[in-house]
Amino acid sequence: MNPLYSCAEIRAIEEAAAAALPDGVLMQRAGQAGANAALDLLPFSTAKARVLVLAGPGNNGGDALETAAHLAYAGAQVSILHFPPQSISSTERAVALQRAQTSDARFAELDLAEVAGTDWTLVVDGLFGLGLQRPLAGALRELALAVNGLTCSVLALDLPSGLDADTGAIVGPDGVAIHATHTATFIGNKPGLHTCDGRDYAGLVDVARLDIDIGHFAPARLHLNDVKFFSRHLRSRVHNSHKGSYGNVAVIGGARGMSGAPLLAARTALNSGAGRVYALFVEDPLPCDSGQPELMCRLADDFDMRSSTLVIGPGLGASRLASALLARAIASDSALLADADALNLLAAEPALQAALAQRPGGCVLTPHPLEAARLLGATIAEVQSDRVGAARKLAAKLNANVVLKGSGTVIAAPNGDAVINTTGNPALASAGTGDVLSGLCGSLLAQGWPLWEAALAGVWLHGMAADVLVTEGSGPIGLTASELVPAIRVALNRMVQHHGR
Ligand SMILES: NC(=O)C1=CN([C@@H]2O[C@H](COP(=O)(O)OP(=O)(O)OC[C@H]3O[C@@H](n4cnc5c(N)ncnc54)[C@H](O)[C@@H]3O)[C@@H](O)[C@H]2O)[C@@H](O)CC1
Ligand SMILES: Nc1ncnc2c1ncn2[C@@H]1O[C@H](COP(=O)(O)OP(=O)(O)O)[C@@H](O)[C@H]1O
Ligand SMILES: [K+]
Repeated sequence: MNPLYSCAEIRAIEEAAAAALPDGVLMQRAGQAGANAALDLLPFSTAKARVLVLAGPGNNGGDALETAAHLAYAGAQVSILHFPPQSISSTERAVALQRAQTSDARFAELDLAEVAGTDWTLVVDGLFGLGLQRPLAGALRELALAVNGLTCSVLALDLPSGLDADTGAIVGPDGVAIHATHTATFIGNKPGLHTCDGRDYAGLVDVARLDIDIGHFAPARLHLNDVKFFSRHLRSRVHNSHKGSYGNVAVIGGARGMSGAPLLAARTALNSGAGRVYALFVEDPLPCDSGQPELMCRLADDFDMRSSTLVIGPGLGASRLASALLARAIASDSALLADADALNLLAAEPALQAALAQRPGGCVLTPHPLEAARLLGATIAEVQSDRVGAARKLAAKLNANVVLKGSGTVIAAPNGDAVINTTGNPALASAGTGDVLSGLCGSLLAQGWPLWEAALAGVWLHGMAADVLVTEGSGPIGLTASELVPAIRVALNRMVQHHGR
């Protein structure tokens, strides 16, 4: 189910597969797959298409030369910008070069004004794939910037040149990458296409397995999120049920001046199916939430934490009282999700971290990159330069199911399993959407979902709600966290209708 492979894993699969095949077959298959993907992007009258193919010095360039030859034979007007290898290249790359040279494709000189000034139908990026070792510099950097200024489709072969296939970060310092609209990736899907800068730079990703025998693929520890991972917990409601059947959620937060955050989380918990929801305040509880009077607003200190699933952190603040509440929540047997200020308190108090790590039932943590960085004693840049690695590290350190938020949210379990989410969009980049996510995950926990599946489903539904709202025109600009709440309710009910038992 949507496995993702590291560079090292892809190289091992490729090596094993190549050993069982005649020389050059994999590059030929990659070139054919690239050409098929390109043809899908060209008009029916291929002869009118002007295609610029960038062929780098390694095997990614070999794939591009094969692709160029196929497109020329299909009748397209193909121009190749060829960057020959500095030393002897692979035999298959030399064969690919010959094939391109004997086709009608034109080998052009690098002329940035021509790149920028031609009305290309498509650019095929075969500069670099898995072998990128340093940032694009000099003429290659200028070429990438010129391509990024074009308005036509850009098809990346294997991955957009300049991007790190494992992490989705642009290889730097001060790096650039080709901004593709489509990526035909070879052998297996790669995490870097789906998180950090990957979602922006890879565009639509299609995997060409190159007919490699399935036996060469070891089981993956990293996947793209999929409804199949959690659908067995989607339950239709039985008639003979009542509010006690669907669990209690207590959202603990709301220090002075920050009452909105727990209300957003609590409203989401209620609207995504929890039977009873409490909004608990560190101090000065609101008498009620007039926008959602079903919520029970209380002082946190008086609350019996054993009775509910606990969502602690939204607007919690950093007071001694807040810290004491977090310690009580950690010590309780209740299902626990810690977010926002609870994560900052944890980062500042190693004793709380130790207590959390020893919780028999585990927990869910939902840090954004800054909160994750504080918990790891790292910088945001370090977290973002390897989001999957950072989420796994935190999950192992705190025995937690970690949701590292952001574009391509990473969910990691203490055992090292990890998933990258595919729903969601920049409409979510506004205050309060994280509170909505914590309330949603808490609600699923209260309804009996296990921690891992609640995190996967919560992140999926949260992103799906934002995707639907954007399709309807309510975003990405100006979408508010409150608007997600009814959209999540619809998404969850639809999902239960389709997949529920
Ligand atoms: N060998 C094969 O049969 C197959 C190869 N494949 C392709 O091969 C690619 C990997 O090939 P390679 O290992 O040759 O790697 P690349 O083609 O990605 O690049 C490696 C070359 O680029 C140079 N280089 C790296 N970074 C540079 C930079 N910033 N500036 C200038 N030069 C730089 C290296 O010195 C080396 O010559 C995959 O991504 C994939 O596209 C796959 O299609 C599967 C089949
Ligand atoms: N550009 C983006 N693309 C996809 N999801 C995003 C983007 N920006 C933010 N999000 C999501 O929005 C939520 C923001 O959470 P957070 O940063 O905690 O906000 P807040 O603390 O204001 O509630 C997370 O679920 C995050 O993954
Ligand atoms: K490429």
